Amino acid sequence: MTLRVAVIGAAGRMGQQVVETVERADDLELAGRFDVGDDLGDLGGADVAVEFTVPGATLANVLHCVEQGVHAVVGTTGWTDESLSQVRSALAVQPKVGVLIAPNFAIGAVLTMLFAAQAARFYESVEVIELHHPDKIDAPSGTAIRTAEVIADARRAADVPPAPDATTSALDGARGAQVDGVPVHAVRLRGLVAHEEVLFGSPGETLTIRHDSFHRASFMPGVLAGVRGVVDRPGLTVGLEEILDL
Ligand SMILES: NC(=O)C1=CN([C@@H]2O[C@H](COP(=O)(O)OP(=O)(O)OC[C@H]3O[C@@H](n4cnc5c(N)ncnc54)[C@H](OP(=O)(O)O)[C@@H]3O)[C@@H](O)[C@H]2O)C=CC1
Ligand SMILES: O=C(O)C1=N[C@H](C(=O)O)C[C@H](O)C1
Repeated sequence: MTLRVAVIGAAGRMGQQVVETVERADDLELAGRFDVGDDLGDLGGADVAVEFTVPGATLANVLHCVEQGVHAVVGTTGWTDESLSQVRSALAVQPKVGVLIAPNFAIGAVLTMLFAAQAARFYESVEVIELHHPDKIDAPSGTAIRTAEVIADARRAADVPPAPDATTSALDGARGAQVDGVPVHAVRLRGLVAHEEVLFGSPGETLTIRHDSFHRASFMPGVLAGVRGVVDRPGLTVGLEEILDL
């Protein structure tokens, strides 16, 4: 069966890559391209909409998809417990519709989060560094926030005490942002795409887990898995790991 796919944010860096990917896939057909200012309407009769826009627009776009009975695969950052619960409420009246929201569609980034969660209980210290292209409008990245959260959950579950840190005086920002007690540092550098390092330390050893997306092609296998998987997953799914059975 051919799935009809609409792309919201189609003129953006990710949107353009998704349009090309959909056009190349034998089992998918491009139903429409939508960007800022366009009326989403019935999304060109799409079965699935792929949404990569901006944090301030994504909730309204996803709610529109759900109201139209169109499944959604969403990569935009900025989701909160409150906005996720608005999606759940909308889905309650459209029980056949699926929405997948994933902070990162690159397989290696998903694995980095899982590996970091596994490692978290064994180390005293942990810090996250994310490194991105300088046109990114949010910091820290959605992936780094999620990574810090899963690490913090694992440390709490294992009763790991707060990481040691003797700092008593620091310039603003020198120790990064605290995300659930984990310091997260954001680098913006021309030449980069999307990168993350998770650093763990204990007496006499460190463990560094690093993932690099050198090209936006890295996100496409995950987006395709999401598009093909979401049609059989009614309700809200958060994280590509659920679709990949990881
Ligand atoms: N989950 C993942 O794997 C990944 C997630 N991302 C996230 O995806 C998002 C997009 O990233 P990227 O493509 O680099 O960003 P871009 O700024 O390149 O693209 C966003 C596009 O959405 C458009 N847009 C803005 N508002 C709306 C709206 N209301 N309706 C439709 N389109 C709109 C923008 O138009 P205009 O420029 O005119 O405002 C732009 O064309 C970010 O949140 C980023 O963090 C990125 C990469 C991977
Ligand atoms: O803006 C980007 O580029 C990316 N955004 C996502 C994030 O904030 O985690 C995913 C990836 O890091 C690329």
